[in-house]
Amino acid sequence: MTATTNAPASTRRDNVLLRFLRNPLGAIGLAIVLLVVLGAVLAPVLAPFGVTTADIANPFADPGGDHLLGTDSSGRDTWSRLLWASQLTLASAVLCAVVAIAIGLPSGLIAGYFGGPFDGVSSWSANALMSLPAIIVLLSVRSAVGPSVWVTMIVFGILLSPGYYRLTRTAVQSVRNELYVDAARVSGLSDARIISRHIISVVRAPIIIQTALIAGVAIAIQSGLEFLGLGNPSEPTWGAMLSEGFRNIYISPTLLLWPALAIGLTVGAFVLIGNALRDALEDLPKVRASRKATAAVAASGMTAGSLSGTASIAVEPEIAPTVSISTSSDPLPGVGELPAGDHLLEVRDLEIGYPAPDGGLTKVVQGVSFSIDRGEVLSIVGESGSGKSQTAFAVLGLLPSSARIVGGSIVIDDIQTVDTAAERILQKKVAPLRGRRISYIPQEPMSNLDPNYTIGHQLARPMVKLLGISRSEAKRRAIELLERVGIADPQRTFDSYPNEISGGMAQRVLIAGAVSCEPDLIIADEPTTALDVTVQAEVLDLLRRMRDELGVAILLVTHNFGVVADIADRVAVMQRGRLVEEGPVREILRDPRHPYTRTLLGSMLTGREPLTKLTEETTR
Ligand SMILES: Nc1ncnc2c1ncn2[C@@H]1O[C@H](COP(=O)(O)OP(=O)(O)OP(=O)(O)O)[C@@H](O)[C@H]1O
Repeated sequence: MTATTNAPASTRRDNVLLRFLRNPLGAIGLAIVLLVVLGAVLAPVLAPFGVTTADIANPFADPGGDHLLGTDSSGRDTWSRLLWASQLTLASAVLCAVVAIAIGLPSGLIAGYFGGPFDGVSSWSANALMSLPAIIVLLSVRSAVGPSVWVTMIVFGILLSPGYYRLTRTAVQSVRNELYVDAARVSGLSDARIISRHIISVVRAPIIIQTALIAGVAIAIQSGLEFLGLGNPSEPTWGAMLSEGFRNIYISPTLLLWPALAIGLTVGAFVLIGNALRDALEDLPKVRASRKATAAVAASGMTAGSLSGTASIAVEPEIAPTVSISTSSDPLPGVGELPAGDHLLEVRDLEIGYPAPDGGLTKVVQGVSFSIDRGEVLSIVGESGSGKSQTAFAVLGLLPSSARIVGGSIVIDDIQTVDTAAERILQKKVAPLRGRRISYIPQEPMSNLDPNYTIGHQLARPMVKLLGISRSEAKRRAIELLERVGIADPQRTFDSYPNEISGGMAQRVLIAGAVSCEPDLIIADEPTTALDVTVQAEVLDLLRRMRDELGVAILLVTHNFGVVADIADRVAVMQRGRLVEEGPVREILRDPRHPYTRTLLGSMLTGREPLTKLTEETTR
């Protein structure tokens, strides 16, 4: 667990810029490009002669006098032409990069994020484009449409677009299943917003680096074509000047030197910038993003931590807890007494299946029924693979696309979210509830925070979007929430990036995020598993306080009876996709009826005698 809570809050962009500027090669590259851009922009002021003004009486003049860098074969001023040519050369490089990005970036984003047929078609097209020999294509285009720098650069941009496509697609694929992207979905963000907020940030740096390099390549290729005499002779470019200098190398060798220097220095400068940017970004502290679950720690026997701070969050009226749970195959007492629609969440006879390799269906959740009201904690407990998470994700509407709801219903505050005919969750119904009415606390806090944004940004954004409040109000509430969840220095944490806080703090941040939009129901999936025992106690205490103070209902998924005993009002025990026993926690702990519940309870050590005398003997 990283514990750098005392580290000063820093802005990542400033860090990248500083690292970049501290790299002497990067700074030199930037200075050269800035000088060239300045020269191009100020050409009308700096150039003493027009682009075609010729001093016919003075061809091949040596540098000096009226002509700083001499004149060419027609008596045109070399310095002036270099300045004028820089405009066209730079503009053509920009055009090439813009075309390549405009095609490669969006197609890579869509293909990487959504996959499917678009991914297949676009990948095939990218491969086809990459297989074309660029120079042959450019020469063919030139002979077809004539010598135009702009057309050449547009075509070259199209030929370079697969590079951007592949870069973007690969980067997006590597993060689209990250937990923080799932968390963004849970918080109610649309795909467009997730892409613009969380996905684009991943590809931004490689795109900038690639663009620096592509700009250099575009200048080199464009100059090369002009040098070969394939450009438009009426347009001044460095390549055309290079060609002129090469033809007259024995008469005036410096004529070749100036455009060669301009091209070489500018292309080299872009390469230096690209490399320095890459180094600056690679030096950034690595963010922990382990997706593996850590081993479960027994939560029984923990001491409750303390909470500090206050916040002014709207509180739902607390309603006396009532929960009842059953399986359809083995109905439990009380199930029939629940009138439909009276509960905050009501799950009835839920059956979830996945297509099996033999063409059949493997049911992973079977006949599960339960309900939950505001202000109560219902814990679903069971061994790994018993169907706890599948049940919870069905309520959230976040099952994989291959999942089929083969039976049953889920009603959230009178809204039916299952389309039984289509065997699917009705996303139109459940998506508006996510983040606003139902929130989610995940198992691995670090992986659920986007490493590219500060904690404050990630807390405040959903509030701005879902509650419609101003940014300053969202910031104020976020800091209050951080204080409320027991974070000692809320302002510093607000400004920190996820890698600058500890795992326990990250879980507190996620709990703050879960209650930030004033939900009715929090689904917490093993919220303490990845934390050490002391922090587990504090997090459970925090959840209990949230329930008491906000009247929010909590559906707690766990495999740990210690956690159940600590926080839940009622417990439902799941085994192999079915609920096998349910009831008030005290009753179940005191008198478990189902053998599986007894086995689970038997695995707890707290309050039991050691199995051998070893402990006693060794401590004497
Ligand atoms: N995409 C899927 N395709 C097929 N089967 C799946 C899929 N996702 C989950 N399952 C199966 O569903 C069953 C229940 O999984 P679930 O994740 O709900 O278990 P769990 O009780 O939450 O376990 P854990 O505590 O380990 O997360 C498991 O047998 C699992 O293999």
